[in-house]
Amino acid sequence: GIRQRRTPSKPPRGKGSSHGTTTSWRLRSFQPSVQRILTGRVGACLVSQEGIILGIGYNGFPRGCSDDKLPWAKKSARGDPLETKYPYVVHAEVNAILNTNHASAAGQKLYVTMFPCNECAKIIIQSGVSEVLYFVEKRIDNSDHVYVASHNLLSMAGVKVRKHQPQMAQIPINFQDPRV
Ligand SMILES: Nc1ccn([C@H]2C[C@H](O)[C@@H](COP(=O)(O)O)O2)c(=O)n1
Repeated sequence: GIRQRRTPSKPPRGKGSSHGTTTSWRLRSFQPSVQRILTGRVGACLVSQEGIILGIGYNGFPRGCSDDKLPWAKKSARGDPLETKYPYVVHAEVNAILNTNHASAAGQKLYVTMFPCNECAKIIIQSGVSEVLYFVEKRIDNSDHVYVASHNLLSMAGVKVRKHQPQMAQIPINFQDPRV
């Protein structure tokens, strides 16, 4: 299965003390697939208790809102939040729930590559999802109120939360013609 290297609590000597440098060092200590998730690519899949896929989603701008017109930046040089992606992006979990081909998400399981934020937790709860299985938790310590609130809400609402341990390190896709 996929083994996630534990992030040591301190960077090695000489790796910089600024927040940014420490954060990049922390990122580099994860394996590449985990680094990609931590740098903004998130996917979610709503699955029935029997394991049937009911809906999938990834983080992106709402329908009709063009990638060419909206920013995909994490930071704005001018400090303007409207020049970043954050106020515009629909999170992967919300897209998976809204994209479901089933009458309701109630009682279903939601797999997500990154632990849900508090806003997604509210939607997960209100839609009746009964279990969240996440791959990576971005929260590095307890100081990020968004993820602490999310944990609190999901726990209060009785939504089961579990870290997913994939049984395979990768799923190769073969585009060769099977008849060849
Ligand atoms: N559970 C989550 C967490 C985050 N997202 C989205 C929101 C952003 O588009 C991106 C994370 O960006 P970063 O904080 O790395 O700059 O992922 C999500 O869809 N679901």
